[in-house]
Amino acid sequence: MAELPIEDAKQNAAKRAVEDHFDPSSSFVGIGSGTTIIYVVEAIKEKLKTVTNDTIRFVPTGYQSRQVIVKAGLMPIAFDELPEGVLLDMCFDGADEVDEDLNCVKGGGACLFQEKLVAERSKKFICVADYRKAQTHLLTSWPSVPIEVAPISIHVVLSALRALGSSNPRVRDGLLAKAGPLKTDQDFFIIDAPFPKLLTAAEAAAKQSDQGPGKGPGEDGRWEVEELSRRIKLITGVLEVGLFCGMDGITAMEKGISAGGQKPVAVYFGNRDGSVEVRKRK
Ligand SMILES: O=C[C@H](O)[C@H](O)[C@H](O)COP(=O)(O)O
Repeated sequence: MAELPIEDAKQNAAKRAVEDHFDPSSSFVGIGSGTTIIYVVEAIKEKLKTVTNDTIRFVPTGYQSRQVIVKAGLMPIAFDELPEGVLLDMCFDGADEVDEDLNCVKGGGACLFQEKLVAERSKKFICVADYRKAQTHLLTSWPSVPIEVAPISIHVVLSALRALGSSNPRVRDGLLAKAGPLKTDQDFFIIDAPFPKLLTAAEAAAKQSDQGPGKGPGEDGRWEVEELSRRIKLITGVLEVGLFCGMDGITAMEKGISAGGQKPVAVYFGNRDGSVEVRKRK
């Protein structure tokens, strides 16, 4: 059977995700960044042809995301204009890699800080991707953790990352747009920090009971996702880490925490054969 072009796989995943999760009676919907999210917005637009709701406001996660919302004729609202205490009904976003626990690597397109703000303030985060992103462990195919960093601090952050076991962390270049490092929407830099394939929480717990206490990476240099995220976030100069882990929005609400879910509740992967695989929170 002929393989589907990757863009078709993304589009199929986006259509299914919107069909299953977009509620036209929503008040606030978060829109992530990247190439896959364009298909999500197309699918939302299509769905809104049959239902009139002029009151939905779409919350962007950066410049590109806002452009996508505006070009589709949808109404944007800036994150910091949201009324205090109000949660987003849902947000849709892409990912660079997703593990079996629905932890994600994000930031391949240099957006992660605003994406995390939006995910944490959403009742549920729906992730849309293609088959290349589906792995059992993070850093299987995607090689490094994207980290947003204050420009003045890059040297101290680079050495702190080496001390955590990152083999060759590097400041991301701005490709063709301009010479020098790429700048994020916050005017910060991105460091890409390679680490050995990460462990899931269950694997790390099993390993610790074999080896005794200790939350470090062990001799093989493999960190558990959440622990690595926490350790990187503690480095002075780091604005945010491109690991979306810990709780999902529904678990956070079940625990009475009104925000703080970084993980998706469901991930839609478009496959080569036209099918869509859905991984849901356990
Ligand atoms: O920095 C970019 C974002 O985290 C994207 O959501 C992620 O890189 C996935 O992008 P794409 O849909 O283009 O693969």
